[in-house]
Amino acid sequence: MAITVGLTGGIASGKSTVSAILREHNIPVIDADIIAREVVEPGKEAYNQIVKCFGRDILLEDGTLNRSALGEIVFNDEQKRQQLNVIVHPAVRKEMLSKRDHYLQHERNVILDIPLLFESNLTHLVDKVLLVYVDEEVQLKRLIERNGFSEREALARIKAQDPLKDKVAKSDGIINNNGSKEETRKKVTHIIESWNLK
Ligand SMILES: CC(C)(COP(=O)(O)OP(=O)(O)OC[C@H]1O[C@@H](n2cnc3c(N)ncnc32)[C@H](O)[C@@H]1O)[C@@H](O)C(=O)NCCC(=O)NCCS
Ligand SMILES: Nc1ncnc2c1ncn2[C@@H]1O[C@H](COP(=O)(O)OP(=O)(O)OP(=O)(O)O)[C@@H](O)[C@H]1O
Repeated sequence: MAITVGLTGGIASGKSTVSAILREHNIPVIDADIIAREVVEPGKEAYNQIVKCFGRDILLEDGTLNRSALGEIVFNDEQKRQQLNVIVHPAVRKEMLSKRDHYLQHERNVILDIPLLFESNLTHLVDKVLLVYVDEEVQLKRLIERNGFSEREALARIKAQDPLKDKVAKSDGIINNNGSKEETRKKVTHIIESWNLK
């Protein structure tokens, strides 16, 4: 029987690194971050609502979202973040489920890569949860290096999510990604085998 796995973690914990390894094994991954970008393209319903709610200051000259300007607002104001979530999340969920149903028709195991799986209470959508875990110091360092954020900007984003350590007990499998990418690859391969995902 095909199963749906929820892949989660925190910002910059290594979900994309893990999902790339899963894809190399031909296991389909549906990425909430990618869908969240598609549903806010100009002309889409969520885009129109964002402009109505946040004004035209969060747009670039070509009319697309200025993601860093919008990020600066929502990661420093919980109420504004909730407003954005209410606009974007339903469209993301709808698109993810439609893609999942497509894969399940062909009886394939499928991975839903959802950063906010626990925060948005979406665990009922998946059969098992796989958590990518890192210590907060490692998370902070990798986030600063990857995005070129200041420490303040990086911490604001980390604090917008539940602490990773609180997600450990709620998950069925943990990939500890504090070590090297090679070590992580071995752990992911082990999960693929023990969960019979291929
Ligand atoms: C605020 C936005 C424009 C910033 O864009 P930016 O390109 O800088 O970041 P990106 O979208 O690549 O997200 C990076 C990471 O930030 C974290 N994150 C994003 N949105 C949120 C949020 N609303 N709450 C908590 N963490 C979030 C996730 O871990 C995500 O993987 C963008 O993140 C957004 O539209 N967020 C709302 C939609 C959302 O919740 N997406 C997350 C998955 S559905
Ligand atoms: N084991 C590792 N060792 C060193 N660097 C790593 C390791 N795993 C991931 N990284 C780096 O850390 C950063 C974050 O990893 P990745 O993009 O996979 O995280 P993510 O959880 O998908 O992030 P987000 O959800 O915020 O997009 C990247 O720059 C990545 O190359």
